[in-house]
Amino acid sequence: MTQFKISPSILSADFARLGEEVRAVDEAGADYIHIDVMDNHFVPNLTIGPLVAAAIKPHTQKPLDVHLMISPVDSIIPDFAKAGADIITVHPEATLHLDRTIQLIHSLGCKAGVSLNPATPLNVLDYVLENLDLVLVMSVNPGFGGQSFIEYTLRKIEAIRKRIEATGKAIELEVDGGVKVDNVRRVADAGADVFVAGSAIYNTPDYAATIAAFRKALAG
Ligand SMILES: O=C(CO)[C@@H](O)[C@H](O)COP(=O)(O)O
Ligand SMILES: [Fe+2]
Repeated sequence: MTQFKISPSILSADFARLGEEVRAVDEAGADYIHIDVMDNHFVPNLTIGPLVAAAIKPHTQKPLDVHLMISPVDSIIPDFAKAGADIITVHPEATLHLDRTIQLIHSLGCKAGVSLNPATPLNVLDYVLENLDLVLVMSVNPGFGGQSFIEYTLRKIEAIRKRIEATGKAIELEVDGGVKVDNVRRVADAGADVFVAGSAIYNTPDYAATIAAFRKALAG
């Protein structure tokens, strides 16, 4: 039976109370803490850097799932590893040498992920998939929380699930953007096993009840 994981995105948290907001989703049953790092270059928004990731780290025992939307990306990766990132995910468009970037992440003792934008073709995974710990499918265009799920990404999730099965390796398939209680079952049916949810969790009054609703939808 698939072990589903919920990774609340702190992008929709109250940044003035970030430590408290991280503890709250941890205690509410989060499996990972998803940290969206944006540079106003690769994506049209600007969020947080390694100093803030390091400040978050003592507030949770859950793995920090760091999604880097930064270009170029390599030079900042060691700072996120030092800050306590457990999983570091990059976009292939943000590095000239994807294999080198994956090797760099592993050399720092972190798990490595590659994220595909909605329109990014699957062939970037052809030679690197078996070296990855995680594939992150963007189901919105990256840059903002609270956008609507792009339906055609379900086909992409299905195709990547098949490729992962063919490797025989335990590579996680994470989906990020517009994931809600009322669509998470379809995303899981397409083959995802890790679900990022920002606004769907942080914009509700009771995080534990919302995460429980996600798990109920996944169990049904
Ligand atoms: O990486 C991103 C956006 O670029 C995401 O992690 C969002 O933060 C998800 O937010 P919701 O769509 O769940 O509100
Ligand atoms: Fe993200």
